[in-house]
Amino acid sequence: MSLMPESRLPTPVQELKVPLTASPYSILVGTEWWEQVGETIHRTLPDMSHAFFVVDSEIRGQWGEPLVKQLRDVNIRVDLAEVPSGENSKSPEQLAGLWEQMRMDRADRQSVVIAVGGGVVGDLAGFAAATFNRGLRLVQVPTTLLSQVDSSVGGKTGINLPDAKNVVGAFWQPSLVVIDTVTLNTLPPRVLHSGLAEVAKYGVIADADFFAWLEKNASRLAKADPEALRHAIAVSCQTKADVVIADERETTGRRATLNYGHTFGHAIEATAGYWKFLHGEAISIGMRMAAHLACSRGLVDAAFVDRQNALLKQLQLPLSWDEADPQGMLQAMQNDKKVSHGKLRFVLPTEMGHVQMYQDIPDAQIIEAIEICQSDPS
Ligand SMILES: NC(=O)c1ccc[n+]([C@@H]2O[C@H](COP(=O)([O-])OP(=O)(O)OC[C@H]3O[C@@H](n4cnc5c(N)ncnc54)[C@H](O)[C@@H]3O)[C@@H](O)[C@H]2O)c1
Ligand SMILES: O=C(O)C(=O)C[C@@H](O)[C@H](O)[C@H](O)COP(=O)(O)O
Ligand SMILES: [Zn+2]
Repeated sequence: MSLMPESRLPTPVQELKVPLTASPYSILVGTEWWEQVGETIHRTLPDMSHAFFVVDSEIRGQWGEPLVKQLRDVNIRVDLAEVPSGENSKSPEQLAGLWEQMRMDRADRQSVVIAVGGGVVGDLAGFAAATFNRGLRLVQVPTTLLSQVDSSVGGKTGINLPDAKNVVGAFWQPSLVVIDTVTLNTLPPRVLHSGLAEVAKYGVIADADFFAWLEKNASRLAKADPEALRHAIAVSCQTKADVVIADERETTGRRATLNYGHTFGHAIEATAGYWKFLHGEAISIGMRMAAHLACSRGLVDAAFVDRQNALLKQLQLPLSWDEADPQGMLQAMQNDKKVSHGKLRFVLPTEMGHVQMYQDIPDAQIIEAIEICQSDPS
């Protein structure tokens, strides 16, 4: 598949390429180009016979319907499935509902699934696309910061089971990712801040200079400054793409670096019941737990922990959960996909911009890291 010819892109739109051998695709990042998004999708996938939109219920009117109209205007057959907003929609029931609707709407191998929403819709619709008719093409149109910097790129799709996050899913790369930062204008501040946790993660795992840039620009980012956000999105997507190109299916350990803070974070989400914390909020607390664990093992010093805490705080993210249940979390961690031969493995920092995988960590140290994060840093 050829990538997008640059000359055909609306002018201020930046193209980042994800040159995976079997399925190369582009990430298009622009601002205020929503009215051209439908045409761009059509041009990129000219043999699309049918667009099956999967849209978050909160944004159907504002962001979903205009795209539907754009594709109908170029004579594409369009159907739309609305998914209730919230993490609980990443469920077997919602997935089965999408399969059934795709069947009734006669989706076939020339259909394209277009996910419009945050990471919940992207992961759910992506898994439906991966599985219906053994695989339909997928376009990700992420509308939250978190989905623009992370979930729309890299092909992880899936759903949750009641006590286990993302445990059923597939690697299924999109054919195109379309980002318009204009959608961030309608985002509640809490949801914006949640996305900033994954942005901070890229600094810690891969790019000390980017971490320093985030420290300088934290208040602009937290206040949704468009220029700062656009830079953060472009750097984040490029960092994630580089990791995914190196280790698409998380086999060498490189991709697992993107899981920094997630062994703790997913256990927080599962034990809290998927409604208390947004994903990025749980990851923020999870990153603090991971930094404490690294510190207690002598991998980083207390100054590292303080520095990471300070950034997360400036980004308006939570750093503690007073009800964190160490035993419950330890149990939930057994569902982590990094578990190998029954042993937990943690991604831990060794210096700013660098992380490594560690195992054989005593439960007592894990519990201590959780207990420290039952209260805010002093
Ligand atoms: N596949 C991956 O690689 C990957 C990476 C990171 C996170 N995730 C997953 O992504 C999910 C979190 O994604 P999220 O943070 O986008 O959450 P989300 O999809 O639940 O969206 C958050 C909230 O924002 C609302 N919303 C979406 N777009 C909006 C807009 N433009 N304006 C106003 N409101 C809007 C939604 O209705 C929802 O209430 C989690 O399930 C997480 O596990 C997946
Ligand atoms: O893309 C990846 O790889 C990631 O780990 C990105 C994470 O931010 C994301 O939350 C992912 O869904 C977690 O993956 P999982 O394999 O631990 O479910
Ligand atoms: Zn994540």
